[in-house]
Amino acid sequence: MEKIMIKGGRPLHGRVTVSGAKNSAVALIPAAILADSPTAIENLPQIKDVEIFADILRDMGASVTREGSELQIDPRGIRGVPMPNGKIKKLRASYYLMGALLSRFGEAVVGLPGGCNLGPRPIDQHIKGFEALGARVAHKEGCVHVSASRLKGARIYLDVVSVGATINIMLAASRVEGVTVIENAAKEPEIIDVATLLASMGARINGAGTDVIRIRGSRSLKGCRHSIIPDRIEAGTYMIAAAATRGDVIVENVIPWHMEPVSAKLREMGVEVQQGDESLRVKGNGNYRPIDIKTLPYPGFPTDLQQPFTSLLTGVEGLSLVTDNIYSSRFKHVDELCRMGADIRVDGRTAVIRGGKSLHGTPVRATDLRAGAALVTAGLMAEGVTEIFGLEHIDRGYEALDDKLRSLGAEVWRK
Ligand SMILES: CC(=O)N[C@H]1[C@@H](OP(=O)(O)OP(=O)(O)OC[C@H]2O[C@@H](n3ccc(=O)[nH]c3=O)[C@H](O)[C@@H]2O)O[C@H](CO)[C@@H](O)[C@@H]1O
Ligand SMILES: C=C(OP(=O)(O)O)C(=O)O
Repeated sequence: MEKIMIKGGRPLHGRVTVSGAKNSAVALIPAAILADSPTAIENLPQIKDVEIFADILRDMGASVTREGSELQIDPRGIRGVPMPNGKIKKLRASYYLMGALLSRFGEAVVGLPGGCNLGPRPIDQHIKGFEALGARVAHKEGCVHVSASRLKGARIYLDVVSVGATINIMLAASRVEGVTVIENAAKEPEIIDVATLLASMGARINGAGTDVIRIRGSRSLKGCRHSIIPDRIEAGTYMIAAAATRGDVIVENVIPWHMEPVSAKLREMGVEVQQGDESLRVKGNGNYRPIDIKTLPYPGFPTDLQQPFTSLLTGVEGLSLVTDNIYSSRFKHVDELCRMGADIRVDGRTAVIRGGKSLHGTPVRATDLRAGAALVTAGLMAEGVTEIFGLEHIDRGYEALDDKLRSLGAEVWRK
């Protein structure tokens, strides 16, 4: 079984370039189904979730070709076939096929999605949105069946701020004539990215990035060319790793404003973060203060980064608290960190970290994508060699993680 090996204890130094955002890419690929002509997506990350999604579209009859970091999707051969299981179970974002196929073919049969196991990941708000647009929704044998003879614009208030539901409703509404209004929408940068693509295709979308989004759809959407925004979670992972190893790293190809929740917390604990136009320089030192983190929808601190941040805080003398308000069970990395010598107790939604203990290299297993990022961060901090299993999770979402870390001076290799 392949594993990542890290000989820790070396400060990271140098420059690293961030790839396109995973959480945009996995929504933009199904969005290409909505157009009547080909779409080109640039700055695509080379990660497993993207490969699987491209294959899903091929299985449905689309022509999908990749050249470097550009993906060409010609959706003209797509058939609205049922997808009860198989590849769609390998990623959470396959639920975007519900909105895209409903909009394009008036029906969709999609098995309940996979992705990281972070505790319950309900889709009731997606379904509430489809129903408001006029669709019938039924659950049969682990699949969601969505169908409509005619969709119409509607006003939809989301009971919880959900990135997935906001995007899925935008996809479903983009070919619907009339106005759809999503209230209490999520405001993540990836939502603006999807709205930008849909607008380039011909939908009229106002308010993406605020909590009220208005969509005036169009029966005929045209393919377009779109460049994906930088991955703020990948960028944050390198910022955290730089601070954790007391290194000095320039993280390039970022939108610094997207990183503000992370930069603010790093500065609060005593890390120097310098802002460039499209880069951030993170300079670590030996004088950090413990801090508390609470994850919240954007622009709050992202749930996806609380796991690697927890590893960083194990190296900070004193008591830090990390509370995940988005996912109740996103703490599966904690047992593994404790095996490496950390002192962390999970109390409900909060990890209580008594920092300052030194970590030592141990065989550990990543149980989900960002647990993997947490263990890699811990491996970089630890004395000795850390062996990380469960690479299939890490490869879902990080392009060339080991190559990028090696270019920063880390001793990392696959075995
Ligand atoms: C708001 C938030 O931080 N979203 C994060 C979440 O998005 P992801 O799209 O996975 O999750 P959502 O934003 O949809 O869900 C946010 C919260 O709403 C709940 N929920 C969601 C949909 C629904 O129909 N019903 C419902 O109750 C979820 O259980 C969760 O507690 O994880 C992604 C991957 O880790 C991150 O990139 C997103 O930034
Ligand atoms: C949990 C994540 O991914 P997914 O929602 O695709 O499982 C993530 O990106 O951190």
